[in-house]
Amino acid sequence: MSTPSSTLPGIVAPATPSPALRIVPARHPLQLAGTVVALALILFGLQSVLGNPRWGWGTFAEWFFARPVLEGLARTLWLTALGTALGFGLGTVLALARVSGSPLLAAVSWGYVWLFRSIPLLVLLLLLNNLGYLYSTIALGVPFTSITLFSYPTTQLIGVFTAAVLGLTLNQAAFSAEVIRGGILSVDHGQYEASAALGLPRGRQIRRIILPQAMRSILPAAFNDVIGLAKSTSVVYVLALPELFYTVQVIYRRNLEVVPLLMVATVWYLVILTVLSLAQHRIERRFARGQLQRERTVSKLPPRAPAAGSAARAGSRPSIAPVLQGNGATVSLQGVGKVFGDQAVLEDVHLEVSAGSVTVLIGPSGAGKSTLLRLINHLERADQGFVTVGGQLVGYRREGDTLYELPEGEIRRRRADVGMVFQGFNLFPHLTALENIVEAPIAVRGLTRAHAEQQACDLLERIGLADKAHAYPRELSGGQQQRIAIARALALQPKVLLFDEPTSALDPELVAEVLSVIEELARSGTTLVIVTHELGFARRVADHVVMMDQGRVVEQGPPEVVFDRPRQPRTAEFLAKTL
Ligand SMILES: Nc1ncnc2c1ncn2[C@@H]1O[C@H](COP(=O)(O)OP(=O)(O)OP(=O)(O)O)[C@@H](O)[C@H]1O
Repeated sequence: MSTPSSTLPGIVAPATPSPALRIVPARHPLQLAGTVVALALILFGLQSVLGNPRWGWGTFAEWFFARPVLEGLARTLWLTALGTALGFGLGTVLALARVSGSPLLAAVSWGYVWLFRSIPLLVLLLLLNNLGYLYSTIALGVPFTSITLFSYPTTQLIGVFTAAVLGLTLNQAAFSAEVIRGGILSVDHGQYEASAALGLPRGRQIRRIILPQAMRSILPAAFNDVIGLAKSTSVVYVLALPELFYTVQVIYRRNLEVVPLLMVATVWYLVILTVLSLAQHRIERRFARGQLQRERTVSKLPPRAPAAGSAARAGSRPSIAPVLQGNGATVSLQGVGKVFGDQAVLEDVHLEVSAGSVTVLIGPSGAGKSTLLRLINHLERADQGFVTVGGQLVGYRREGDTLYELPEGEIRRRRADVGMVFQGFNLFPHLTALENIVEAPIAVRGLTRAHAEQQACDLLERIGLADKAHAYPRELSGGQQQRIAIARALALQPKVLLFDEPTSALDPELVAEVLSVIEELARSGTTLVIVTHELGFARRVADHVVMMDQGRVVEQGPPEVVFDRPRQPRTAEFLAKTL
């Protein structure tokens, strides 16, 4: 019988089994010393608090649940709740005013925040409590006329409680406006563009896409503010309003047990803040969807396709092209011009794209290709000329020689016929692949969730990502994300599909998997307009190539002409440098 050491030549047989080795972790003497000191401090603290009879824990226990204290606590909670709700309500309005395009609204919002952040809360509360001295009545009427709609004595309208709520609200709104504005600004611009390009209604864009992402940066600061507010309610004692702190003051002035009663208030504040901190933790987790590390979710979809990528390569998945049902539309640009500041980005562009064709825009960086593409779905407004899709004006209604800009709802409805795939994917990071795809069909096309999900599953299978339905974007490779973005655009069955450098954010290895999906879509019947620097792909896929430079169309024609026999020296020069 052969021993393990006498096996095949060239293979080193394992020696005798190594003995089990004892592992001794490295020592951290400083950490140990710190732990000992911390423990000692905790013990000293406990002994001094529990062992010192002057803390008066008996009196503390006697008053902790006393009726006046609980009534004061209820008032504190009520003030906190009202200050939070009204303060954040007003703060949201102020934040929206600040980021709105209106200079007047932005200035008013800025002025409010400047004023109310500067005035100490104590001063504000006292001013509001003395409003009756300044204005004996509060009236509402038409300015510069004698018409009065409403008039009431100030002291009756603004009592102590109302003054406290008003003061806390006005103060809170100034701080929360900045917190909310910070949250709004923290959401990537691409998210606004992607939700607009999908034609999502404004309210849904904010509720489903923007707010959940803004909340991630709003929440920590907002909870800081709410905790600050809960403690600031103690300031209203200056109005002799019997909230928690004022109540314990009244009691200890009578029985002279100052410390035990201050501890009653302190422990109740600790309870309130602990509850708020727990709530913060739970709510933050809820809004961190798609950001947290998590166990890989196993798709609940039927295992109809093999693993991602392998299916795409093997060509065993059903083609994606039939999804589009061949309903392409023409695109026409007539004398289109676009100016940013004093820079003319597009000048007198004329372009005719026939229905179902593939048009590829090429040209050097800054030529205006992306701007042209964005004019087709009205993400940018043309300053001159106009764009039509399927013979219908984009963004405007024409009467004689005048173009009237359409209401936003109408622009959105028409936009749903023009899908767009962005360079940076712009997937919604807090939604899974499946949720990204079904969002617009449900909101814009009115599909039921079940129908939209069925359609999304079909699309996922066709792009070879059936097993990624429940993955969040950050759990996918760049190429997979871009394929999901393509599926999301396709789910609306657009008549025109715009691709803005769909592969330029991808590693070279991932480019092919995205280009193969686009190639399948070519000649599916839908009109494709593609901006790309992938000239080999352009030559393969295009019916029509448009060379742009400095905001103008330099040359256009079939690929074999533009690529092989360019008529313009600028085209030849660009191709020589690029190919
Ligand atoms: N929102 C904007 N504000 C100001 N200038 C802009 C804006 N968008 C684009 N531009 C400018 O317009 C010009 C054309 O930009 P565009 O993105 O259309 O070029 P492009 O041909 O797509 O370039 P690239 O291939 O590098 O993406 C550039 O000079 C750019 O700086």
